[in-house]
Amino acid sequence: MQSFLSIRNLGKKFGQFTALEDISLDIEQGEFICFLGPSGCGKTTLLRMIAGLEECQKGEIWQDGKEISLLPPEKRDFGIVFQSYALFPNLTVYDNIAFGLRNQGKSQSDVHVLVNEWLETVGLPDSGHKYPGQLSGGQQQRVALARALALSPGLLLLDEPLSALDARVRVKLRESIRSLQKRLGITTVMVTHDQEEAMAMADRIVVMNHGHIEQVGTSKAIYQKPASRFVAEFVGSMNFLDGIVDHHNETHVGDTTVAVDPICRQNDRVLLGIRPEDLMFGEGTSELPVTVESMEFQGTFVRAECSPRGWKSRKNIKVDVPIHQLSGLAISPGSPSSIVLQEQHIHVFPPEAF
Ligand SMILES: Nc1ncnc2c1ncn2[C@@H]1O[C@H](COP(=O)(O)OP(=O)(O)OP(=O)(O)O)[C@@H](O)[C@H]1O
Repeated sequence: MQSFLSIRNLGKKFGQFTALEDISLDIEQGEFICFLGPSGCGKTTLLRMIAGLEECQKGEIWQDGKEISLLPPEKRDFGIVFQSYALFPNLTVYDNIAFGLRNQGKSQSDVHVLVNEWLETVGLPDSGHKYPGQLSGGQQQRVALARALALSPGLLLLDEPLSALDARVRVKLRESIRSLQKRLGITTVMVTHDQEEAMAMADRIVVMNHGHIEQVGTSKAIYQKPASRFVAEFVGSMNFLDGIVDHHNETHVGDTTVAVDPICRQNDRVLLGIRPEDLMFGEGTSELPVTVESMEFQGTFVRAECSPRGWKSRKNIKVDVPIHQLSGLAISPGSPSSIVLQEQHIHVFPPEAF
């Protein structure tokens, strides 16, 4: 069966600069998808191409069984919310939401019913008479959302809608958006550079870098099975250690033998990744002697920065210790200890990761 939104071999250049290279992606009806990546990776450009706000130079976009690649924005079926609230400042909240409905030719009474329903839905039932300037940033984004959704689009596009808001409002609004999206079942694509936001909201995350897709997957898959060094570093935190593979196919980190399958070795080298929360202080097989350099309180855990003992070059390894386990461990800055590299937590990266 065909996906609701299908992006096929999309490319985009600005002059000589390639902003998007051969992007292909299928999005199912009702999914919440996040485009996640660092500044300049092309996520906004991709969203704007889906909206028809950027010209499609190469490839195709299909929505609901129709090719839309060359259609102007007004002929496409989407609602959009931008980072800057983009409400009409001289119109009341009521009129902002009513604007598109009136343009659709709806009767005055239908408009009235719909606007009031949407004001209720976004939690602003008594704000219809206010002007955007009289609302907080979070409230203005709720109005922008109501305005976009009131037209019953087939697709909702969100371009960093939460970035301009303070942390508390952001978390609250992301929960409201997600539950509203689920209730309506509307296919949604959101651009964000905030990994926590993407992980909390998305059914699937599309991790982008330099105009291409690095990985597509659920939050869990992206976090637990990062497909590349870039994804591993961009989503969460990851320690990287160089491994040397001997002629028995055994991998060593310094003098420590690590039980991993060096599937993607390059000559005698392999790159190993391990998350700070997957490292433990203690003894066991695959034990690496370290010196604790510093410890930082982070609320639910302490992040210890350690350096391996006896290595020629300096290396910082982060170890996260849950706060309730700390008292049982005799560690403090300057103290010698050891960490255990457990096979099941080690990610082995392909040769191009070097
Ligand atoms: N109209 C344009 N003309 C020239 N270059 C552009 C234009 N629009 C975007 N770019 C370039 O294309 C690249 C991708 O831009 P885009 O806005 O898609 O990135 P982004 O991932 O959304 O980043 P950010 O989070 O900073 O918005 C950037 O290097 C940007 O400078």
